[in-house]
Amino acid sequence: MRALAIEASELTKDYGNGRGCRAVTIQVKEGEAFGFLGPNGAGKSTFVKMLVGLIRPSSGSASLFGEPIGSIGAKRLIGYLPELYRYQEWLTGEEVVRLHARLCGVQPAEAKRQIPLLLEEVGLGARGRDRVKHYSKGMQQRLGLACALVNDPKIVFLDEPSSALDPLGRSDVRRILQRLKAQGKTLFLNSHLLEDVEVICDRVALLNNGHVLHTGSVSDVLQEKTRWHFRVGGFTPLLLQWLRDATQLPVSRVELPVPEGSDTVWLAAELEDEEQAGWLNALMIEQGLTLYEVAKAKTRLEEWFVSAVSGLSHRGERP
Ligand SMILES: Nc1ncnc2c1ncn2[C@@H]1O[C@H](COP(=O)(O)OP(=O)(O)OP(=O)(O)O)[C@@H](O)[C@H]1O
Repeated sequence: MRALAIEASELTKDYGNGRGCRAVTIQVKEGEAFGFLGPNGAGKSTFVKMLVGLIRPSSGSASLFGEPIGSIGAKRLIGYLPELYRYQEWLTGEEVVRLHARLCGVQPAEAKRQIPLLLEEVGLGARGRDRVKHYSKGMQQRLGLACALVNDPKIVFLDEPSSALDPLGRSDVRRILQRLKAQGKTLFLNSHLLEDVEVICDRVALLNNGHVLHTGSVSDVLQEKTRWHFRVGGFTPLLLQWLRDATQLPVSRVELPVPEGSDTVWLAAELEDEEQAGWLNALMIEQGLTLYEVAKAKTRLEEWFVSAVSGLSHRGERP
């Protein structure tokens, strides 16, 4: 039987202040793209740092393709883009990637062939000879991605890979990750950019206060009901009650912006599918409401995330 790409059992890091990661048990198969989500301070980076061997767990165990985390065997398989990256600013981009290649034991001839291709792929083809001190934050993040891929890793850990990037850069990273996935690489992605997670990942885990709250496939999560918004004119509370009784759906009034001077209001409902939305539209019109706008909540994974963690206490950066 083939070993799992990641097998973590009750993996725990206690920083001594009650924070960190608690008893995280997850399994990731080879070739899977796995999204690790959670509010600020949930413990996502801590978990990744344990897997890549940067910090020692307090308890529990984990392996990468059967190799215990922290071992040379496991480290050889890894590509890692840390959340907080900083590269030697007196070197050129090309030299930084070459240094990483040497540290990973890539043969010089192979490195010479690969590095220009990698720099091209991450969008630094024309800037490889510039010193890092002249790079923007986004360029440094692109450089980090090149470093993470220089040893042709089996598994790539990406901690917020697009945090410094503009929309163009984000779309480049998305394309690179999709290519890696098509090549059969295993991807482990920590990201707050849920639209990217939705496109790239097969499965996700949701972490809060160091604990896994939920693990599931992205398609299952997205099949859950979706929130629809309807901007209507002619609204009365009586009509809302009528709609609730007639449809048995929890239709509610929500405070969303309406055009200036408009006396319209927004109604919202969690619906199964478009059919149900159409039915609700028809009933509204039948009851004399005027329908001005219908909007489906944009990022469904985001909705799921927000509803899963809202109401729970979490140790995020916000008070
Ligand atoms: N070296 C450390 N010593 C003590 N506490 C730490 C240390 N590193 C992280 N923590 C705490 O552990 C918790 C988890 O931090 P971590 O960086 O893993 O969260 P995260 O989910 O990656 O957050 P973010 O989304 O903001 O990057 C936080 O409360 C953080 O303050």
